[in-house]
Amino acid sequence: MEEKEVQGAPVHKRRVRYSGTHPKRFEEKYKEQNPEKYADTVEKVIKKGSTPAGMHISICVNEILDFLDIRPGMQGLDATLGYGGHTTEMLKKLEGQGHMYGLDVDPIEIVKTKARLKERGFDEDILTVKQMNFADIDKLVPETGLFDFVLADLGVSSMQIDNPERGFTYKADGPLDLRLNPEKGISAAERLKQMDMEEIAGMFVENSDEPYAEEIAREIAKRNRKRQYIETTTGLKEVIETTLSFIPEKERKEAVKKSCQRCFQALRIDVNQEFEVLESFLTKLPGILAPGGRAAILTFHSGEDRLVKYYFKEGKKDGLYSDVANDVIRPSAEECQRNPRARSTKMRWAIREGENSHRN
Ligand SMILES: C[S@@+](CC[C@H](N)C(=O)[O-])C[C@H]1O[C@@H](n2cnc3c(N)ncnc32)[C@H](O)[C@@H]1O
Repeated sequence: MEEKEVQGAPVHKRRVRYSGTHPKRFEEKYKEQNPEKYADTVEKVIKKGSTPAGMHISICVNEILDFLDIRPGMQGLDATLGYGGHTTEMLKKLEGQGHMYGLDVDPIEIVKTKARLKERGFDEDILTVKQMNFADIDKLVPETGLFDFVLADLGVSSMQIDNPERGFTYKADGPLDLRLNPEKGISAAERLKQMDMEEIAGMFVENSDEPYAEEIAREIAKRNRKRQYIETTTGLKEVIETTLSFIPEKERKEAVKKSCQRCFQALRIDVNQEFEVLESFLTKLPGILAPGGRAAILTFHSGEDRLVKYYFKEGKKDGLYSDVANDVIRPSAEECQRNPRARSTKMRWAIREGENSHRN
């Protein structure tokens, strides 16, 4: 039934309809976005190996908890709060004694996560949530003191990827933004306008080893010259499709998909300066850990893992860490089946030199 406008009254905006059992668009998945209200729907989606819209499934939870060995009374830091899944599990280990700090650069999701955790009973007494880049962790210590355990689960959350407004995916139309903090810096669309062909190609190669970097960069630069700027996610996908049209048809779809994944990742790394902030974090990490303090880091591509491996190894050589992971820890096959987003995860750990007062 059509709703009539009553003079003077605000026009009632209808909620987007849930289109059957398999809604495709993010906005239509309102059942998944309300996990408390529609627990059945959420469980069904997880069982199918998907991540419900507006939610993030935490990776390697048991491996992280096993390693961090959290005891009541400890002070901990989750440098990448996200949905708050890991934080929730770590807080449970504190059994109400001690404190955790949760950081995230994302001003949009952090508000929702803070409210969600408060609803679960984790208020300011036990958890402090701060919008902050983990590159600045040293600034936290004068206020907080040192940490007995630290977790960093790098990259983006499913909520960020799934929201077309954030521009993280080529699978849905949206502005080509890709900033973790859209209030700072410039969007990926702006970055593409700024760079010349060589810079764009270099960015695709250095950040994601894109094999068609030159060809794609040439097409972007050509459009820039004609002022046909790439403003949207599907706009960039179309450029990649056009560039790769020389690939035989039966291989093209897969090639376009892979190049889209790599180019979006490269742009995300670029606009968020992900390598630079990770290096800053890794340099400062020993200085924020208490004696015997433990740190675990989850990475999602080889560039990140190389950095973590290097800084942990050097830290051990310099006597800052008493021990570091020799090999990466991977999520189990069962976890990868349950959550395909876990497939590329690698975990590394380090233990700060000295005795931890809570573990004696
Ligand atoms: C994979 S998610 C974390 C998910 C979380 N562990 C959970 O269980 O819900 C990564 C999060 O880190 C945040 N992030 C990425 N880089 C950051 C940085 N330099 N400083 C602070 N937060 C960052 C992202 O905004 C995102 O929310």
